[in-house]
Amino acid sequence: MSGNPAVVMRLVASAYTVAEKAGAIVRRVLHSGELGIVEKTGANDLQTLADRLAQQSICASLSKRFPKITIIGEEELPAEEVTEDLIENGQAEEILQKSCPAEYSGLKEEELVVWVDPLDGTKEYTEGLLDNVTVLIGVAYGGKPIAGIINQPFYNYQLGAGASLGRTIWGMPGLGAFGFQLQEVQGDTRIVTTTRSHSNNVVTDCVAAMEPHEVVKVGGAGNKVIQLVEGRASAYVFASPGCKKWDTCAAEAILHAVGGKLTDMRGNPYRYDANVKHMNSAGVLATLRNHEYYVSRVPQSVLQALKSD
Ligand SMILES: Nc1ncnc2c1ncn2[C@@H]1O[C@H](COP(=O)(O)O)[C@@H](O)[C@H]1OP(=O)(O)O
Ligand SMILES: [Mg+2]
Ligand SMILES: [Mg+2]
Ligand SMILES: [Mg+2]
Repeated sequence: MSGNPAVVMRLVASAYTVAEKAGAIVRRVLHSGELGIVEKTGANDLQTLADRLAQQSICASLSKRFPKITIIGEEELPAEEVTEDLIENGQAEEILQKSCPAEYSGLKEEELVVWVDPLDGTKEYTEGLLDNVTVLIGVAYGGKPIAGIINQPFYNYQLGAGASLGRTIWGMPGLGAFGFQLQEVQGDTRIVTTTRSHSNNVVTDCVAAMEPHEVVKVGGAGNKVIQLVEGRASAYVFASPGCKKWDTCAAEAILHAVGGKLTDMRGNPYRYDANVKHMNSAGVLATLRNHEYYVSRVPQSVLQALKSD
């Protein structure tokens, strides 16, 4: 390692510990029993105390250390002083030890955009489907995702009391992906993962058009991308608006790091510049392999129902 790590490596090393802290907050709020649920646009668009505190913790911790970075979080929160106990100052040593891919080594703070989903899978969190929940921190440069950190606060929760809960996955295209064992669905089996709480006829028509051997309905965008990289699904298909840039940035970076793709339903990439529209209006299609097959199966009627981004 050089004596002075690149800005982006310092950011990822901080984001790793910040995501772990956010994961601990998400667990603590659940165990307190007081979720503080607020409906945003409706019953399937919720915010809890955990979403609020985790976002405050992530944004305040990162902007304290990297004041010139643009940070965009999902939740609209009143600007107020964040209490000291929410600030995380740590950095993951093992990330600082890695050498930065040459193309990112000269990037400056002010060129980076961080997309924060403090709690992805809020609906499932309120229903006790705890392994669907993730904390997502994505880093973009020049409109492209260049690093992603995913904390899964309740990983291992089915093992019962005494199990050590939670894990953090991270990756950078050109460097690799860490914190999990990359696996693929065996053979030509098509296992499609899709929404369980934001479905409609267009969504289900599109899944059927993929001619899946199996459909896995689980919550969360981060969780569905974990299904792809751990060999439990071959494609994530969501032919609907609803996912936003903070849902996909971190996951897309990790997918790219292992040769996968995340696009809209036409196969076009999304951009993650600071000024882009937040909604992924033309849907989400993500795969580890054979992306073109899934793009080619999307019916015209589905494309007509979705606006271009
Ligand atoms: N219609 C919607 N309204 C609000 N959030 C949505 C909608 N559709 C998708 N999302 C966001 O994308 C994630 C993945 O969607 P799904 O689980 O339906 O596949 C959801 O957990 C939610 O993120 P969040 O929980 O962070 O609000
Ligand atoms: Mg939400
Ligand atoms: Mg989300
Ligand atoms: Mg969220």
